[in-house]
Amino acid sequence: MAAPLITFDHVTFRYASQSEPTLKDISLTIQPGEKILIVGPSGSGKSTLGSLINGLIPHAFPGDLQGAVTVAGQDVAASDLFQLSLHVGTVLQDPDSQFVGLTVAEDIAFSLENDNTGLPEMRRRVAKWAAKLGISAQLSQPPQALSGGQKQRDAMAGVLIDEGQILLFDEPLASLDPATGKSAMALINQLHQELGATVIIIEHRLEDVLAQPVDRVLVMADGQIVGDMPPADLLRSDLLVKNGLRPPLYLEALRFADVPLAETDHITSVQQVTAPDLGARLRQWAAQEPPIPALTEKPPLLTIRHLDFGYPKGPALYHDFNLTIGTGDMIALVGANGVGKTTLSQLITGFLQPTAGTLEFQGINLAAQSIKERADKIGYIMQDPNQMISKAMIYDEVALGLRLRGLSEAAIAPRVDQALTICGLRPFRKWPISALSYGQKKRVTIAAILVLEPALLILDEPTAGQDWRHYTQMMRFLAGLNTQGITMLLITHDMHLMLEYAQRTIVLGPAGLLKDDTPSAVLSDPAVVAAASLAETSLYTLAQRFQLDPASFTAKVIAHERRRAL
Ligand SMILES: Nc1ncnc2c1ncn2[C@@H]1O[C@H](COP(=O)(O)OP(=O)(O)OP(=O)(O)O)[C@@H](O)[C@H]1O
Ligand SMILES: Nc1ncnc2c1ncn2[C@@H]1O[C@H](COP(=O)(O)OP(=O)(O)OP(=O)(O)O)[C@@H](O)[C@H]1O
Repeated sequence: MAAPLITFDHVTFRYASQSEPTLKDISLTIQPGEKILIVGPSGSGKSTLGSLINGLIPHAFPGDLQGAVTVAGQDVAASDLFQLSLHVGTVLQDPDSQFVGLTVAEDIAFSLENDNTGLPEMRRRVAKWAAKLGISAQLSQPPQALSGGQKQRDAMAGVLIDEGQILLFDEPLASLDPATGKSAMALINQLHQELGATVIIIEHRLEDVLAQPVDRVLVMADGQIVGDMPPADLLRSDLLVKNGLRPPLYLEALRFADVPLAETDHITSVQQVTAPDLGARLRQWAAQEPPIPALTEKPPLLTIRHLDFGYPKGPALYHDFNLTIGTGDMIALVGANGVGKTTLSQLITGFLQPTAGTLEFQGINLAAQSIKERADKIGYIMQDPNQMISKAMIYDEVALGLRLRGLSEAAIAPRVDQALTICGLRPFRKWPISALSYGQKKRVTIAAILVLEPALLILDEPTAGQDWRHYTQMMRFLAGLNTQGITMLLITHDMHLMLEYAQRTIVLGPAGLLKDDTPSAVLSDPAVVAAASLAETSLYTLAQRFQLDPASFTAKVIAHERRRAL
């Protein structure tokens, strides 16, 4: 056997600012050319493990490191970051922290400049990787003017251009639209095969990663590796559920239909999975499930009429756009990266002004209202938590809005406490925000808006980067607020979230509204799925394989899952 490429020998690591170690006695060997997926609940130490491979620990994040980590035969603690970066290319989950160039092209080329690559070669490679990632049109823009998904693609191109030996991806899918997420996974797989690169992917969206072959999955919990096995073994085990991780949806459907997973073959692939009488058992199950109620129209809360908007130097994003959001709606707003979802929410909150058209909220024309007046009724939670946080301590961040509104500390305390509890942050209430994981920070920003009790909540990717347990807690909480009358507009790339929690889906396309219907109807319309860069779910694929109606089968599985979870 070849010499291992990465080794962890009884590694324990404690961040300097923490009293307890984040990683505990990790021993691990990764061979050259392996493709590994790391899953685990939020805060279990996945990114910390990644930081030990690319040398950010101990070089950028100091702490107490015991045991030894080696990469390509070098001791990580004794090497410098530059040396390590030649071996390990890293795409972080927070692309904003990775931008160095003034334009997207410079940004992608950055590592080549360090290597003294000639200009024509540099241009050729930048063009190649920008095209592969679908950001050729953005090459001369500043990275800050990109949409969330475009930023992620920029960061990915900047790392892939090196064609390095080890590629480490920390939640690469978090802000990519479903179709791009699929092609990014296919691209990573291609790199793995063509370059013989060793690939390590940290990702909550297990099902999306497993759509391509993976050699091993590491399951982390509480700073330890609690599972290390091929994907098929993991899917047959109870390790996922035991650690609060979501099994693939098609396997949930099999479970509901009483198909024992031990009897399946090809369990990792929805296209190939088989079991005795699989089709008959699925059809029988679907037949006895209650039918799905149709969409009901609600009295208008927000009416958008004849909206026009485009950024100063860019093309028109909205032209004669019309939309009504009903009181009590729970809407998923979906569409390709860069189509204008975030822009629409900024037009609603008043951060941007339309060039023409009107927005009417509860019968009042919003044009006359300041951002602050709008903020009392319309809460907006951004995609990137780091852009929203302004305080050092969690409690202060969540209390901020109430303090600005002049409430007494005595009135503030119980409301902050409740918001923190709901968001699963109560144990951390005395912590500095800097010591939280990305997923935990995201929850802080949600808590900070929830304390204000708005009538309309716009959430840009509310669950990105969160594990299933926190995702479920958050979404149930949001669904609970919705049943109490708060209207929700969820901007999302997560087809499962949309199916499970939205009653209505608004699909944006380059020419405006593409479709406005129930989530399962949207996902059963192949033309819309293709035009909006959405993706079929595995339930759709399973239904088609066994001649079941995809829309109703999907809706039934999701409804069943929700009933079971309550
Ligand atoms: N820079 C840091 N300084 C201090 N503590 C940190 C730092 N980064 C992470 N931690 C601590 O380590 C724990 C694990 O964080 P890590 O980012 O490794 O988790 P994760 O499994 O990647 O989580 P997520 O899925 O939410 O991104 C966090 O709960 C936090 O307490
Ligand atoms: N400040 C800006 N200046 C110029 N162009 C911008 C600016 N902000 C966004 N854009 C462009 O407007 C388009 C729409 O961006 P927006 O962020 O609304 O897309 P999105 O649908 O939310 O995308 P994603 O799913 O990737 O988050 C993109 O092409 C983006 O590059």
